[in-house]
Amino acid sequence: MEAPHYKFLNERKVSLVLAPFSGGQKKQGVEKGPQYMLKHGLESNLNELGWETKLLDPLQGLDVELQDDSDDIKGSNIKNSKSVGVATQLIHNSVKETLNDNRFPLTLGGDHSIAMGTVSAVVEKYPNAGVLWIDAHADINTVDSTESGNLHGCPVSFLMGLNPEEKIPSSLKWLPKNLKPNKIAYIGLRDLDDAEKKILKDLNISAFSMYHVDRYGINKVIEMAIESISTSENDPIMCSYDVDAVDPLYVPATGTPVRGGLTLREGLFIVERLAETGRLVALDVVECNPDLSHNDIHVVDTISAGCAIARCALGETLL
Ligand SMILES: NC(=[NH2+])NCCC[C@H](N)C(=O)O
Ligand SMILES: [Mn+2]
Ligand SMILES: [Mn+2]
Repeated sequence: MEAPHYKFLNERKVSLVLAPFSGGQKKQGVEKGPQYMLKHGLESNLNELGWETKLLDPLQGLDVELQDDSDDIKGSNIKNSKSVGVATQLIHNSVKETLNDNRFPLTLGGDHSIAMGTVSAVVEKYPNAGVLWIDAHADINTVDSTESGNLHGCPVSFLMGLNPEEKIPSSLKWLPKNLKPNKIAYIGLRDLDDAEKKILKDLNISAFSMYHVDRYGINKVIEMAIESISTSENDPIMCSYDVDAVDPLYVPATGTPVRGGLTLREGLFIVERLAETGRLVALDVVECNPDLSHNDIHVVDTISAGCAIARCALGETLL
């Protein structure tokens, strides 16, 4: 197979946008994801694949541990909205700059709240972009529906503008609500809150659960998912990849593991296929939490899966 042709890039240049942020949920350790992936050799591996790399560290100097609830809306249980708002805006700006430089943004999380920054930047740059959200969860809870109050369970509702204006914390007011319901498709779902099921149904959002993966096979599912978010044949595609989509057998060190997930091969096949289309313009890899493990093997398994997702999206297995 020939090396993939990334239609939206002149050259193979990638920026690794580090997003060591954990404020979208309550478990410490997910902020260590980017450093662990770098230590695993991700950057030099991408160089070996022919990518020129650059590191961006937009949260540098920001005290992301700071628990400041001054922006939280009274009467809602949303937690930590101040730091989520500040961090996601910085990440948004880095991704925007990367796209404007004709580079591929590979954002390393961090928890999934950071996708508010990445997805909004990609859709701003490419208004016809479609998003593939690979996850056990739909992350589409609203300020009103969230039971946990964790913003990593809510990024899609903010991106779509599903929250009433008066319920949007002031630090998140900057966020453009530019994601349309027909421009996102999910793969890997298996743990949805009732309110989320209703939103997906009401908005007719394309959602492929593990049932669909078993029923049709991953190859058919990815084709259906791409088709469902494409208004024309060559629309750009962004992939926001929560590693908990993959079964905890392969990815144990993550904050909200759910059994019965994708095999590692299915998980990698998704991004291999996206690389092959040449339409992939951005990728997030989120929710690797090296602190949530019982032994070192769990950490290595999780980090190496996260790195493999990134390498496959950037063409490794198609070379
Ligand atoms: N990015 C994630 N891992 N999200 C898990 C979300 C779990 C749950 N639905 C919540 O809203 O709290
Ligand atoms: Mn998840
Ligand atoms: Mn997620």
